[in-house]
Amino acid sequence: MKRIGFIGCGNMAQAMIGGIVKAGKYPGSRITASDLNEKNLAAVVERYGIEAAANNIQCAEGADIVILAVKPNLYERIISEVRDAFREDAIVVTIAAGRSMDSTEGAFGRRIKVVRVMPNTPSLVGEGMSSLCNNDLVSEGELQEVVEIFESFGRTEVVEEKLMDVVTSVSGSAPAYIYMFIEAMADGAVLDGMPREKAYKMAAQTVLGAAKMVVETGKHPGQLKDEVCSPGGTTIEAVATFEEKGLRNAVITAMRRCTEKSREMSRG
Ligand SMILES: NC(=O)C1=CN([C@@H]2O[C@H](COP(=O)(O)OP(=O)(O)OC[C@H]3O[C@@H](n4cnc5c(N)ncnc54)[C@H](OP(=O)(O)O)[C@@H]3O)[C@@H](O)[C@H]2O)C=CC1
Ligand SMILES: O=C(O)[C@@H]1CCC=N1
Repeated sequence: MKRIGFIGCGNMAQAMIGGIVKAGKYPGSRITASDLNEKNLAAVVERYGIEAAANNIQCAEGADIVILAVKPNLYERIISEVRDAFREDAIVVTIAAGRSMDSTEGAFGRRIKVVRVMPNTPSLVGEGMSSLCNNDLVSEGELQEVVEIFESFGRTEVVEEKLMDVVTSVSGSAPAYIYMFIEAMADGAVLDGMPREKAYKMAAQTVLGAAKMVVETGKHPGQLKDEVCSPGGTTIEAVATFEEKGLRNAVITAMRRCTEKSREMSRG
């Protein structure tokens, strides 16, 4: 069984480690992580039974698949620190927004197997959405191995690299928009007298159920919406108000900004 190394053990790495271990795909003993924040790392080791590396170099040396889970602006520094520790046939997996595979190879200063992935934090509860692309050194079998890691805690898509900026907008960053929507729904319910905890539960379960309807029935979201809107009823009042307030336009405009930001980050 391969060893997976995480360099950086913050929000996204913890969501992935939690997802992998809970799925039973890899035991904690096959996962190593390094992080500057020792307290943080010790808590993850304690929670998931993974191994702590003394530093980033040790983490890279022992791993077959090394996931770089630090902020994009640290990539150059971390890669120059660990590049000589990488095993010849190791695969580097990048999850940073706006970080092209070419720029990763450039930082290594040599050809290296790269898989670029954009995951999201619902990985922690087994409902992640991760999109992947790979460079020409990665074989079909190696890509499949990486896909299987990400599939153990959610759904995956293999996409062309040029789609990675919009992937960031539609799934990487998107949980934040949904949390805002849930929070806003709960605020609306609290305004009309609902206790807040109940409001969060009702709003979140409704988002979960509606998403499951789209995924499992295969029906168009517009049709599912129509099935809720009784003629002259309550729902169409809310739908008409959302249109009046420009919900659809706000979502599209915000997502274009997000995609553009990812493109800007790619340009450096
Ligand atoms: N959060 C998300 O929803 C998603 C994030 N991503 C990508 O994941 C990457 C990580 O993001 P995220 O998890 O949110 O960030 P975090 O800041 O939560 O995690 C990064 C971790 O790396 C640590 N770190 C900083 N410097 C070093 C170093 N020199 N060596 C080792 N560890 C170090 C940080 O410690 P300290 O806190 O002490 O600085 C922190 O624990 C980013 O590239 C981001 O684009 C991708 C998809 C979704
Ligand atoms: O906000 C960010 O830049 C990262 C990338 C996708 C989600 N979080």
